[in-house]
Parts: sequence; C-alpha cells; structure tokens
Amino acid sequence: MYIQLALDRMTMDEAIHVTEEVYHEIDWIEVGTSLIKEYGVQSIERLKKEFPNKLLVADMKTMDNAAYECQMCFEAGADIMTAMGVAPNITVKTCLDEAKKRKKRVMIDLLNVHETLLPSLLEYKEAIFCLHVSKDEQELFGFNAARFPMFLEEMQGRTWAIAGGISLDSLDMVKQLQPYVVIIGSAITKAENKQKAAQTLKQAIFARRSHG
Ligand SMILES: O=C([C@H](O)CO)[C@H](O)[C@H](O)COP(=O)(O)O
Repeated sequence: MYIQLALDRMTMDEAIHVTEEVYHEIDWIEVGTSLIKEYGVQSIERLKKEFPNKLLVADMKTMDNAAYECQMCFEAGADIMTAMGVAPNITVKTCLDEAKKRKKRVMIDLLNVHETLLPSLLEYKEAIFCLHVSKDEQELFGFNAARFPMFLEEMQGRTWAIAGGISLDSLDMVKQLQPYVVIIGSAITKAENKQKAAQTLKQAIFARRSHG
C-alpha cells in the first residue's frame, strides 16, 4: 500500500515545507486541485523540481479539454494526472491515450460516478481508480471514504486508491480494504505536528503493508 500525500489549501512554500517534514513517511506527492487552481501548473513544476525522486500526482480533475490539460501537467512534471470519471467518455479516453504516449498514468476519480457509468470506465484496465468522498460531503455530511466505500467489489483485481477524510480513526477500515494507494491530506497537512502524524499513520499502515 502506497501513501499519497495530498497538498491542498496552502501556499506553495507551505506545501514544500510540509513535504520536506514528512518526506520519509510518504510515497507519492499529490499536487492538490486547490494548489493547481491557485498557482497554475507552476505548482507541479516546482514540486517536481524540489522532489524529483517522488512520484508526482497532479490532481487536475480533468472534465474536458483533455489533450491540452494532459500536455500542460505532464510537461510540467506530473507522473500521474487525475481525470473525472463523470466526464464524457472521450475525455477520459483521451487522457489515457495522452498518458500512454508519454509512459505516464491516469487516475480516474470516481467521485459521483453512478453505477450505470462504472462498467464503461472499468474497461480502462491501465487506469488507477480512485474511490473518493468529496471535501464538501466530508465537511457538510461528516462522511469519509473508509466508512461507506462504494464499488469495492468492482475494484477487485484492479489498481485503486481511496481518498476523502482518511485519518488514524479510519485507518483500520482502510487497511482491511487493501487499496493500492491510500490518499491522505488534512490528517497530515493540518496536524499540529505533521511529522508525528505522518509517522503514526505510516506505522499503522506498515503493520500490514502487503505490496509496494
Ligand atoms: O481530492 C481531494 C479533495 O477533492 C480536495 O481537492 C483531496 O486530495 C482528498 O480529499 C484528500 O484530502 P483529505 O480529504 O484532506 O484527506
């Protein structure tokens, strides 16, 4: 199980500082959507420059304009980009094609994907799927991704990630689900002692680390 650190709602300097603090506890770095919106693709460039040895995920949440957005984020240094599963199928497919051309990958965010749409997305065997509970659902409804995860059966045999309000409290449940990637943002980035928070989370995960 890999740990992906999600960097959101902070300045670029804070993002770099947090990553330095927890560098040894995490595997992948996510340039959060909020950083990309606030600072543009320079946020991707800067994080790749600072941390060239970590795999970098650009949380573009692409909904349209796939070729252009892929070019922007991959040229800036992203190793993986995210596309929304609810986007038109041609958009998702174009992201996968663009990624393949460059030997990069796409994470398909299943946020708000209806079960009738899922089968067409599961055709993309090379994708990483992300079971995601949104920030708004977390903050306004108290949901988190480990509590009522959807599409677990469908994820069997696939490469998949889980995201949305995951913390030490929900980690036992996450471990049982055995995702390929566990995406953690606020539980680390908003903790008073970020290094300690990341260390504790990693120790809890490492106790049953199965691959990676
Ligand atoms: O994708 C995310 C969210 O939509 C905000 O852009 C976060 O990366 C994801 O939710 C992980 O962050 P936490 O929920 O704070 O753990």
